[in-house]
Amino acid sequence: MTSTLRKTLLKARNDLRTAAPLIHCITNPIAINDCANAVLAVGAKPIMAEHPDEVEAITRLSSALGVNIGNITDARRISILKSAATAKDCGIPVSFDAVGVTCSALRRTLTHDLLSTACPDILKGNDAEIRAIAGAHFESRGIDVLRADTAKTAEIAAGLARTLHNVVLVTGKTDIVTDGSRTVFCENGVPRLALVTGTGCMVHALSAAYSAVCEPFAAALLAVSTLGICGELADTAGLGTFHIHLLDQLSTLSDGDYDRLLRIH
Ligand SMILES: Nc1ncnc2c1ncn2[C@@H]1O[C@H](COP(=O)(O)OP(=O)(O)OP(=O)(O)O)[C@@H](O)[C@H]1O
Ligand SMILES: Cc1ncsc1CCO
Repeated sequence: MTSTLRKTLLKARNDLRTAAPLIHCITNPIAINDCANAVLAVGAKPIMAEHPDEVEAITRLSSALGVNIGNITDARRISILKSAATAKDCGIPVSFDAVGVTCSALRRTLTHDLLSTACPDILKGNDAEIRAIAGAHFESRGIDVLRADTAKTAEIAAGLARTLHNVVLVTGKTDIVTDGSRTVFCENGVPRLALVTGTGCMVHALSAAYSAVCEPFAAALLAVSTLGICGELADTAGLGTFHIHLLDQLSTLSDGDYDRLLRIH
């Protein structure tokens, strides 16, 4: 399976650079600049728009939509639902990052409304966020995971993907991508990726970008493996330079290095 998958991933990397599709992102202000730069670095064109009066028009112009609930405002809550509904109507792929869904009723309600009215093609979260959405036991502190159990979470994520008929992406030390019948684990990444805020949001923005040129399963896997590999290559002492090097690596990663460093099973 993995050799066919590798070819699909390499083709999608090239297709994104060739097509340079417009990607509409509604995300949080903590990560918005990093998400836009990550999308640009891999060859797509980001548009970060969140006013409720314009988001439907922006989504219609775009080839994919990414929505993130990391920092909800009244405007963003309305816009996320409006844009996702528009994207579904127009056949535009939707990715959703359930940041902090463990933390409040507001986030749970928005997630529930989104999943029931305009279910995303890719649902992304960390171990605790995906467990919370599935109604399973989780251990978290704020937006962070306290304890992850990859094998058990993979089963929970696969069940969720079957229920939602979509792809579920779980980030962490070992990342999980599942559509309910296929589950792939990605071992790329370094622990310090969790020490720079917004790296999960960047993975999500990349999954939205790649979903413009390939199936959601490949898009999610490509996104998370790319950021993980770039984290491995961004070999610096401090977190500030690591952050900058991460973007450097995203913009310079070759197909050869991607293929050589990809660790999936
Ligand atoms: N311990 C680890 N070892 C290797 N890679 C890791 C580790 N923790 C996180 N990563 C990688 O860091 C990236 C972000 O994943 P993480 O689970 O931290 O996202 P997140 O919790 O949504 O982050 P944020 O909320 O800051 O955006 C992924 O590419 C993941 O593979
Ligand atoms: C720190 C933080 N708080 C809400 S969203 C966010 C960015 C990482 O998700």
